[in-house]
Amino acid sequence: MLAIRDLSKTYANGVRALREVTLDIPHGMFGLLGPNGAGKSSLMRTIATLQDPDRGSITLDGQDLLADKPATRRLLGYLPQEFGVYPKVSAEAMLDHFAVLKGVTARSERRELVHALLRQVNLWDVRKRKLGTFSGGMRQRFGIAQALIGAPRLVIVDEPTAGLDPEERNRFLNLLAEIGERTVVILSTHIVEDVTDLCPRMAILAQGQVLLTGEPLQAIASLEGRVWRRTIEKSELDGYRARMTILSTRLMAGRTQIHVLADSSPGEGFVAVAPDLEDVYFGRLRAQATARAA
Ligand SMILES: Nc1ncnc2c1ncn2[C@@H]1O[C@H](COP(=O)(O)OP(=O)(O)OP(=O)(O)O)[C@@H](O)[C@H]1O
Repeated sequence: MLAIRDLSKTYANGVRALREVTLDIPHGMFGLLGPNGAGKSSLMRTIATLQDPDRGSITLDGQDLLADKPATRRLLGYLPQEFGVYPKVSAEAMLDHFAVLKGVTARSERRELVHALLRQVNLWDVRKRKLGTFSGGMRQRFGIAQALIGAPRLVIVDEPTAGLDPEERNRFLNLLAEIGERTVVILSTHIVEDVTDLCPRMAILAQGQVLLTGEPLQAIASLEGRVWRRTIEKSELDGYRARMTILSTRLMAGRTQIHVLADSSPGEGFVAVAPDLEDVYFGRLRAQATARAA
């Protein structure tokens, strides 16, 4: 298990990116959900030992990850948010190069490893193609292949599904789920559905703080009977906002559908709906924003 304790980081410009973050992350897929600027990448980079926290500790099955960075990097696979590749190099050649960098020096062992990884991420047929010709989804699957070199015990993927079409996203998430059967996988994302579809455990991070951690299904169950839906005109929205706790708004055929949090029906025209993770997420973000404004 990955144990993060009281991790804090303030950048030189005064931004407090992480505020005493404490999380227990067991084997399997763990979703780290938060809006832009929440601190997800700061946390991922800190776990990947690419930047130091001001305070706090990170251990994996008791091993201090911050103490010996080269050792940590050997047990870790990382797919960063911005993953650059050489566009003119083939997938196979680039993966081979990454394997050399990770210390797989024996040629035949490396060949076997590269071939196995290309098959695992379903890029075998396109292994000779230049990376510059790859679609977004193919590039991300290539990114996972490089992250898996060295059979990491911990895999970190930072916002991997942004910009993927539904089919590519599905394929990518299935691949992650497979990997999650063997290791700790942390999926950082601002897409709620990624977590709903994939992660038995999760945390919500906003403004550097953990707002919630646990099982998505349990968090959803805690809102049972308290989420109400109504379709309104856009012009009415401000009035509703002033009177009710609006969790989310969504355009539906040109009109606005709102989800409201209330212990009993908030009024005429509202119907009770089964809560989902988006309701949990927006509810928590809203509660934090309200607490901060008070
Ligand atoms: N190197 C840095 N120096 C100063 N401020 C930074 C630095 N990196 C990030 N920040 C700030 O820290 C906060 C958290 O950023 P971070 O990138 O960790 O968030 P995020 O949740 O990953 O968001 P995004 O999805 O937009 O990347 C933001 O306010 C960001 O502007």
